[in-house]
Amino acid sequence: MPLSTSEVLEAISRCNSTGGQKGRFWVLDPVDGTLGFVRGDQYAVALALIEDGEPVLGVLGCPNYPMKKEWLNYQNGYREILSRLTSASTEKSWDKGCVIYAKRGSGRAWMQPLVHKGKKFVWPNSARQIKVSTIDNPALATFCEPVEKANTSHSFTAGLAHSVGLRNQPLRVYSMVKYAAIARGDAEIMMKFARAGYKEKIWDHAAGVVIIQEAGGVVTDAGGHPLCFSKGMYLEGLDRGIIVCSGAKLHEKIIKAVDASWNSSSL
Ligand SMILES: Nc1ncnc2c1ncn2[C@@H]1O[C@H](COP(=O)(O)OS(=O)(=O)O)[C@@H](OP(=O)(O)O)[C@H]1O
Ligand SMILES: [Mg+2]
Repeated sequence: MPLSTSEVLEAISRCNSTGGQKGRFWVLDPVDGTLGFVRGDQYAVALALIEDGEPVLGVLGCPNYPMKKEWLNYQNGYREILSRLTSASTEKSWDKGCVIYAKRGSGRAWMQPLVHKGKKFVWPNSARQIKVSTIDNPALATFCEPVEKANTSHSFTAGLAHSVGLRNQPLRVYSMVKYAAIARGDAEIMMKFARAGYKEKIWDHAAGVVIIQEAGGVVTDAGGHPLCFSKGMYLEGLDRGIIVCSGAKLHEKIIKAVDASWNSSSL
């Protein structure tokens, strides 16, 4: 029997799972990328099911994901772009928003647009399968990273990008929309190197990890190890940072570059 709205809210508020290596629990980030949300920019609603310490289902709602990937770049100016576009034509021509989801082991990830040609889609389903990009040449790849300097080191990732031959400007996008962009093939790499003392939370990554893997990509820490979702609310034991790539070749290059430049960094 479906739960009522108040029962759903009560279940969310209970938040009484301590995680662990056995059993199942849901992980929800109701608004991931809080700054993006308040600025009218990118944000995500992220839900994952963890089973025996592994994310087995991931759903990412990205209400502001633009129809054209180039518009992802307009962080902070997003609201202005949106209002210019909508005043220049009709509101209906601004198609944005999608829900992306994947089940572990299925080898498939899906993208359901929220609006198409002015019509709101009824769930389910006009979903189409998505796959990571086939670009494996760093010179052609685009990397994503957090917008906020406090959440990663832009100078470290700039050095890394240069050392592997990445020529494109970084795509700075709030929230797990970065995972969505890679799963959709709109970018190839994501790097996040939180400053010392910050511990990554499982709800900021669980849904993204299963979606990327099923779309054909790779997610590890900077040591090349899988992220660990079995130790409670934090990604315990994380080696330096998080690396997401559309393929193994790019991944290997980034991991090597991190090793080469880590000791000389101030992180
Ligand atoms: N200091 C610091 N370092 C690293 N990470 C931090 C830090 N502070 C917060 N957070 C968490 O990161 C989430 C936002 O990360 P993003 O990659 O989306 O960063 S950014 O908003 O694009 O700058 C953000 O998620 P939300 O709180 O859901 O927005 C936080 O969980
Ligand atoms: Mg979050």
